[in-house]
Amino acid sequence: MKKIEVGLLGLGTVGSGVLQMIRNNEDKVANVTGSTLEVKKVLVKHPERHQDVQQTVKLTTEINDIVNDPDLQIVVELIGGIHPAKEYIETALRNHKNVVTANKDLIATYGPELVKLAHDNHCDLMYEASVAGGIPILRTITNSFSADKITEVKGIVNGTTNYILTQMGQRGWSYEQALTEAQKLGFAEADPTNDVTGKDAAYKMIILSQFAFGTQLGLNDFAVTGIDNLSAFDVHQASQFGYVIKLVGIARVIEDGVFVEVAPTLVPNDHPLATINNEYNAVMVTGQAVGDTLFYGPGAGGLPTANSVLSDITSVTKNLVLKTNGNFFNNYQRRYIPAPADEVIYPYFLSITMPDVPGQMLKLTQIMTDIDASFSQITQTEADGMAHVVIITHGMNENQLQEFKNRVKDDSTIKLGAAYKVLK
Ligand SMILES: NC(=O)C1=CN([C@@H]2O[C@H](COP(=O)(O)OP(=O)(O)OC[C@H]3O[C@@H](n4cnc5c(N)ncnc54)[C@H](OP(=O)(O)O)[C@@H]3O)[C@@H](O)[C@H]2O)C=CC1
Ligand SMILES: N[C@@H](CC=O)C(=O)O
Ligand code: NA
Repeated sequence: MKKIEVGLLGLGTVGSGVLQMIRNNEDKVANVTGSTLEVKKVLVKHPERHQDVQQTVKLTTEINDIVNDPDLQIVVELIGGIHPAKEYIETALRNHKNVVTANKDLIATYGPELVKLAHDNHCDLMYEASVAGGIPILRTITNSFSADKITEVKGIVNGTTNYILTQMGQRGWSYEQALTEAQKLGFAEADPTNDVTGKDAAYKMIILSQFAFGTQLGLNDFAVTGIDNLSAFDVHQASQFGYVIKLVGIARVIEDGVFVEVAPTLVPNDHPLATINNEYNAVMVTGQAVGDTLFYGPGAGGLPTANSVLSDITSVTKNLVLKTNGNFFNNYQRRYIPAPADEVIYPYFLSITMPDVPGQMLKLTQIMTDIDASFSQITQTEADGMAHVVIITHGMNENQLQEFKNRVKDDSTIKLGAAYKVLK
C-alpha cells in the first residue's frame, strides 16, 4: 500500500489531536483512502515543551526542513495567525505540496489568493476546521447544497464566547473566570481578543458567506460586536423577557444583496440556537428548496477540530491516490452586494438609562413615534434616581435604528447602553 508522508506545522491543541488521531485510526484511514499516512516531521517553536513525542516523530524549528522535503506530499498548518503561517503555506504550495489548515484568520483574509496559488500549482487547499471546529459544515455546504439557493446561514460559530456566556449564565461565573477556563481547555485563540471581540466569529462568517453565497467579504464590510461589553444587567433583562443572549453570526440574502453581522443577539428560549451551550456551535443553513437545516457539534477543542482536519487530510490523500489534486474546495463565486439598509428588518432589544423624572418616558416615546417605530415589550427599573428602561421593539429597519441612535445621542438625558437584534 502507498504511504503518504505528512508535515505538521504546530503541535498545540489541534496539532496534538491530529497526531493522535492519525496514529489511533491508522487502519481505518488506510481502508478508506487506499493509502497509509505517516507524520514525518513536526514544526514547533519550543521543542523542549514536546519531549513526550520526541521519541516517535522528528521535531524541527526550521520550516525549510518541511517545505523543502521532497517526500512530503501534505503540509498541515496548525500554528495559527496570519504571519508566518501565510508565508509557510505559500512556500509549501509553490513546492507542490497539498495544504490543509484550520486557520480562519488567514483564509478569511487571504483565502482567494491562496486558493489561486494552490490551483496554479495543481495542489489541494482545504480548511474544513476553520469554521465551527468539529462541525463538518464547509464540505456540507459545498457538496450537499450545491444546487439549492441558500437564503441564510446563521449560528453560533465561536466556542469560547458561547462557553463564557453559558458559564456566566448557568454557574454565575465572572467573565474573567469563564475566559480563563476556556483558555485552559484549549478553546480560545492564543490571543483571545479575537474571540471576545467577535473577530473570530466574523472570520468564520466571511468563510461561510464564501461557501453559501460565493461572496468575498472583508472585515470592514459588516458590523462586528463582541461580548466584551455585554452587561450582566442586559443578560438578566433579556432572560426576564424569555430570551437568552448569544453571540450570533448572520449572513442572509435580502433582495439582491447579502446582509452580514456578528453581534450579541437575543434568541427566544424555544429557538434551537438557545439550547447550544458551552463550546458547542450550531450553524443553521436555510435553503430555498430544503428549508431550515441545523448542524450542531463542538466548535472548539483538540480532538473535535482534529477530526475536521483529518477529513481534509483523507480527502487530499484520496485525491493523491486518484491523481486528482488541484480542484477548488469551493468554487462558487458571486459579486458581493450589501443588502439595502431599509430592508434589513429585525425587532431590537434597547437598553436605556435616563433620569427617573416626569416627562422622560414621553420623550422616548416621541422619538420612537417620530421614526415610525413601536414598542412590543417594555420594563423599567429604578436605581439612584435613574430609570433603566428596556424595550423590545417591533420590527425596525437599519435606517430607523440609526435614526433612533442619532436622536438619542442628541438628547443629553437619554443614554443607549445596548441595541441588540432579536431573533424570531
Ligand atoms: N483550539 C481550537 O479549538 C481550534 C483552533 N483552530 C485553529 O487551529 C490553529 C491552531 O490552534 P491551536 O492548536 O489551538 O493553537 P496552539 O496555540 O495550541 O498551538 C500552536 C502551535 O503552533 C506552534 N507555533 C506557533 N507559532 C509558531 C512559529 N512561528 N513557528 C513554529 N511553530 C509555531 C506552537 O509551538 P510550541 O508548542 O512549540 O509553542 C504550537 O505547537 C489556529 O489557526 C486556530 O485558530 C480552529 C478550530 C478550533
Ligand atoms: N477560538 C475558537 C476556536 C475554534 O475556531 C473558538 O472558540 O471558537
Ligand atoms: Na468545520
